[in-house]
Amino acid sequence: MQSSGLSSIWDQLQINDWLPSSFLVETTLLILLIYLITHYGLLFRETYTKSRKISERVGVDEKNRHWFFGHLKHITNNEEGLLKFVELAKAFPLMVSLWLGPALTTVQTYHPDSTTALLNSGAPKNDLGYRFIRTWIGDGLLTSKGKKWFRNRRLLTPAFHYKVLKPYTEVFNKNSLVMVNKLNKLCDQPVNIYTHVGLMTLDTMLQCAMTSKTNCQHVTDHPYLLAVKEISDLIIARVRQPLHFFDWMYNLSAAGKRNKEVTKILHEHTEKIISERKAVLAKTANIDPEPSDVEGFRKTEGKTLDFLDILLQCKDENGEGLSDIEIRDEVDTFLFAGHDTTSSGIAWAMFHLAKYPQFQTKCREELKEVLGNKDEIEWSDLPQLVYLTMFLKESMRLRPPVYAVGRYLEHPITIKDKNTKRDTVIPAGTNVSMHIFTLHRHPDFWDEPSKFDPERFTKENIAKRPAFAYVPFSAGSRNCIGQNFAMNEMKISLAHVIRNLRLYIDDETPVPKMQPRLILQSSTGIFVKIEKLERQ
Ligand code: HEM
Repeated sequence: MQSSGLSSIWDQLQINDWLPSSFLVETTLLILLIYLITHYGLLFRETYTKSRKISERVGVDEKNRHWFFGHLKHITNNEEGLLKFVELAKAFPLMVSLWLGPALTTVQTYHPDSTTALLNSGAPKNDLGYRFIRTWIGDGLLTSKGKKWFRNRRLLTPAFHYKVLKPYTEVFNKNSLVMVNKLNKLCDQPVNIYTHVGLMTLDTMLQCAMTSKTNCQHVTDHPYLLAVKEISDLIIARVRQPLHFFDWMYNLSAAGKRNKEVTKILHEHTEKIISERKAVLAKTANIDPEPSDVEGFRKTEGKTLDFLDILLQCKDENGEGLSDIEIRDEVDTFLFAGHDTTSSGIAWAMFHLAKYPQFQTKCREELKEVLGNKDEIEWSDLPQLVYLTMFLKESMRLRPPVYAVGRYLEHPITIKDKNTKRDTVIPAGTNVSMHIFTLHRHPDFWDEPSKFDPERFTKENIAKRPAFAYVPFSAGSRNCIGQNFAMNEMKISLAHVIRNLRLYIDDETPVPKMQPRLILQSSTGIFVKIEKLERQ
């Protein structure tokens, strides 16, 4: 029988001679399997042994540790999960080791002694929480480390000089009044204030970072605004999907592809503003260099300095400034770090105002005394708002917008237990977190920790506590660079709300449940009811 054309070619090629024998294939696969099992087995044993040692030194809640899932079942992404940490602090007052699966641990610190050691060590951020925001904010101040962080922190410090911050009071006043006017129209019904506050703080951040002409509180479908909101949702969704921790898997997924598209919109928007501003600066440099209040920086087209002006003009000791990508990363970092945090702070404070009418009245009385009948809050009024500041601090004690921060130890740290006089060394290579939420409710430093009481923040009472017992803006060299900006913005917004509206809750108002997302939010929305006040 004559063979077909194809099979004769096949015969001629004698392809079977080229293929390895099944014996060879099976042996290779077996060797590969043995290699993988040995490699991962050894890695597992090494990680497990190290984790075991850390747990023995630091303390571990063995009763609730599953042999495979570790404590994962207990670290839930809700209010109960947060409060479990507070319970743990009763049994393990200094710190505790948590198992994230069968072999890996992380150490949680929530006592002033352990957090002081951690924050003073200068350890860089870990990869557990910060990796996913890098696609948007790149290697900005929040995520960078080592020499790069050190140089850029020095370069960016002038952006938070009081002479730069002072003119922002105008932006804070204007945007707060827009929000108050919107809320005025929503009287006597449960209102989810988080949405309204979020739009206001985003607008404020865009206007202070790059004098953007946005009007987010009314025009809510601006493509950039939508992209900022979408990227936050995408990042949170990624944190919740363990398979998406692997970059290659995430990049292949629909969410990963969308993340790329949205990031592109965000980057292009910032890059466009940067190049336009650069062009203006270059033009005015030769014609009319207009100095500003801040030495070494000049205004662009007569407007007040914004963060972008500082980023474009700052120079290190070698006369070198930031590259375009660095500027973009820093602008995006300010947006990310500066809008959701303040909206969480303001929204929870508004909830506390509604929940505790006696403190709301006290704040209102102080505002009347300090401001009289003037409409705007001025820079010089801010230090006089003593009670409002105490109220806000207490609000951020119980609902800290940033409820935890993470570090990776490149060098060992020693935690000294003053009670037992025992030193505990946490080895290099460990992931350690500071759980701010628990620190702020630690029973050794706060009487009746869950009671809301602004008097905890009188000068005398603050002096009785260790400095690191209250750190909503973290502490040490990597503390929040924007904390004065944030405090001013929050105080001005709350002052306008309190002067113009009475906030209250009744049986029909849904009770908000805390939810630890990237920032402390609420799984149910933050609802209050509003009554319009006539200002006397
Ligand atoms: C209530 C509002 C705010 C809170 C509670 C807050 C809290 C914090 C905390 C806890 C950290 C340390 C993060 C870590 O260690 O991973 C931090 C860092 C940072 N914050 Fe804020 N923040 C607020 C507002 C702002 C604002 C308005 C800006 C910018 C205008 C800002 C910019 C930054 C930056 C750039 C860092 C990184 C600093 C560095 O590592 O050198 N924050 N913030």
